[in-house]
Amino acid sequence: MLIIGIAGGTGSGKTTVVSQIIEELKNEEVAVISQDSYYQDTSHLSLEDRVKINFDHPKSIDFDLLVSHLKELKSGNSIEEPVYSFTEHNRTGETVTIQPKKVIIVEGILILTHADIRDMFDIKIYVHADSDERLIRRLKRDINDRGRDLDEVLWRYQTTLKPMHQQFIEPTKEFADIIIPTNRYNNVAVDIVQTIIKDRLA
Ligand SMILES: Nc1ncnc2c1ncn2[C@@H]1O[C@H](COP(=O)(O)OP(=O)(O)O)[C@@H](O)[C@H]1O
Ligand SMILES: Nc1ccn([C@@H]2O[C@H](COP(=O)(O)O)[C@@H](O)[C@H]2O)c(=O)n1
Repeated sequence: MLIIGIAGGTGSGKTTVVSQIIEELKNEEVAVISQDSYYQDTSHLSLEDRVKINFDHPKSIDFDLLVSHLKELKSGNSIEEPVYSFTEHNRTGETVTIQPKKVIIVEGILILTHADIRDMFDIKIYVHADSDERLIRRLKRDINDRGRDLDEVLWRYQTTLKPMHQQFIEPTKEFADIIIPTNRYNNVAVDIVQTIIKDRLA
């Protein structure tokens, strides 16, 4: 099994890069796990309180569950990945069954901050886009897809997202084996990663 970690700031294009990478892989060969599915269960809080959570701090992630799920997959067992709602700011209670595959891709802003998880990755990738580009993308995506408005995105950006990016996310670039610049669509980098995967699987 090849486990690949793809980190980078919000809006850097992690999900997009993952979709491009797996285009050439068969469904039975690859599974993708999103760190977003592993936000802590906050059912004990009201929606009003959940909105105020700092979702860009490592403490917001249930890393214990993510580590145990990666270990299960490595041992050849399936897992139940939680489903997360960005409108409820909580897990939905539903899960998706993930089977162990030849290639497991884990993507998320904070995945390289955790030493045990870093050690489980065979390849570590950091996707980099400039902060203004990421903010523009985040504004469009959160308003169109995640039920937010301009004020919410800018408030979160100023209060938590930007400082947490600088403190926790950007420094993990140093752990990366490959850094992909994504201010533009980067087909060359995607081709290189696909070639590395095919090479390792051969
Ligand atoms: N290289 C790119 N150029 C322009 N827009 C992009 C690029 N990569 C991603 N996007 C767009 O930016 C938004 C965020 O991308 P996404 O892949 O979801 O980022 P992340 O998973 O890092 O938060 C999406 O709407 C996506 O279509
Ligand atoms: N309830 C939540 C949970 C997370 N976020 C934001 O999501 C970002 C991480 O996801 P990406 O797909 O952009 O990598 C992170 O920056 C959190 O601020 C949220 O807004 N609401």
